[in-house]
Amino acid sequence: MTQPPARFSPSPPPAAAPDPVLAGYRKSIDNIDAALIHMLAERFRITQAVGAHKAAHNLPPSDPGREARQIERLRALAVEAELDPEFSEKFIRFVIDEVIRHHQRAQGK
Ligand SMILES: C=C(O[C@@H]1C=C(C(=O)O)C=C[C@H]1O)C(=O)O
Repeated sequence: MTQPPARFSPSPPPAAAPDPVLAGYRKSIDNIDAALIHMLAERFRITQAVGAHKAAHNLPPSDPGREARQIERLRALAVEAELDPEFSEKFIRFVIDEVIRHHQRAQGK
């Protein structure tokens, strides 16, 4: 027999019992995430100035040599810090690619 369509969404799962250890970890994660956002905002603020400078002086939006040196440096730092260097490369590549898009846009490309 087919069921009639449900009229109400299923009730949410019951609230978990308070876990102060997990809450403490999450407080720290929230602080770190906030710091990451602030650091990224500062990075994009300065790369925006770089983009304006490049546009004003007709410089290319990307600099593959500089990128390769940054990636190598950050991979080495990641190993030292016990962070996966592949992850560190993917992360900085993602950020740099976004910056390059901004620089291209600043030059109407
Ligand atoms: C910021 C620059 O422009 C681009 C973006 C980079 C970055 O986000 O680190 C690095 C090199 C360039 O491809 C730059 O040339 O320094």
